[in-house]
Amino acid sequence: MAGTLQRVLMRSAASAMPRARASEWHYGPGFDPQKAAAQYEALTTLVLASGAEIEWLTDVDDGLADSVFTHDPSLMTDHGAIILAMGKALRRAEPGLHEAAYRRMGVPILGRIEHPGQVEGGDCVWVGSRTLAVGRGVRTNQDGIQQLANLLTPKGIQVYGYDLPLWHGEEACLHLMSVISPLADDLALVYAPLLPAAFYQMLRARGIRLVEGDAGEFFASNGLSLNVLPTAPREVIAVAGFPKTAAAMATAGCRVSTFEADALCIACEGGPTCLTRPVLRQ
Ligand SMILES: NC(=O)NCCC[C@H](N)C(=O)O
Repeated sequence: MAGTLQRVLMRSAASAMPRARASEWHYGPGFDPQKAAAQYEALTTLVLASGAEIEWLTDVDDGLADSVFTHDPSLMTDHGAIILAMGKALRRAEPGLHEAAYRRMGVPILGRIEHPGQVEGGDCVWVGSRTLAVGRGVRTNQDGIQQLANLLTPKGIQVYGYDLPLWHGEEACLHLMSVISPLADDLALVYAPLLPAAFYQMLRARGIRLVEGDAGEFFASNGLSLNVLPTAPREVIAVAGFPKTAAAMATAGCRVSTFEADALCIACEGGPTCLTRPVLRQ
């Protein structure tokens, strides 16, 4: 999840968010569609500067504000894409947008998660190429995890489910990726107190070094201080304003680029990882 980013699926905030009402989408008072669109442009500039090629989801005015968070409606594997099924009702149309994009791009579809299964991409963390850790919480259920296992076990991939806490409740967004961001094959940024204990132990047993995100910044940012996108091993994009977390990553050898994202990320519960669906990494 931290190899050099080559191709990534994104959806512009300017097309997805202009009519969104914060109360409907569970966005905070800091949400401002114009400001979010400008902040999204800054993220786009950083992604392009990394050398990655952006594939854009459709730009029609469909009112699907959360579709900017392209990490969640599909999962990429070495065997093709898996079209997921959203736990948040307002997001149920999004996997169809991803499937259409993959067909256009010529990316094979390995399978689909079907009702009553639910899986969101933010709950899926690859630990090496043969292990997928999946958070079981308000967005991803056991039926969905079983369907993922049915698709991936025949490919020699083990799927492990881990319970997540309820934390801020059923309406809020807490994914497994809310408490871990891979920074390199052997390095990850974590907020350990909210990591499932067995997952923490698996990471340690596999020799993955854990950088602790600052607790005060984690709470002040609604968890977004920890949501960091690697564009290559130890090259990361993070939300601006969290110097202790950035310093901890720098001490671990990371080069950190930041962009202002109060209206786009902190208000809308999704950071640079959530705003990108990597299609190809090397
Ligand atoms: N992977 C992620 O953590 N995605 C964040 C999604 C935020 C969006 N507002 C949601 O509630 O689904």
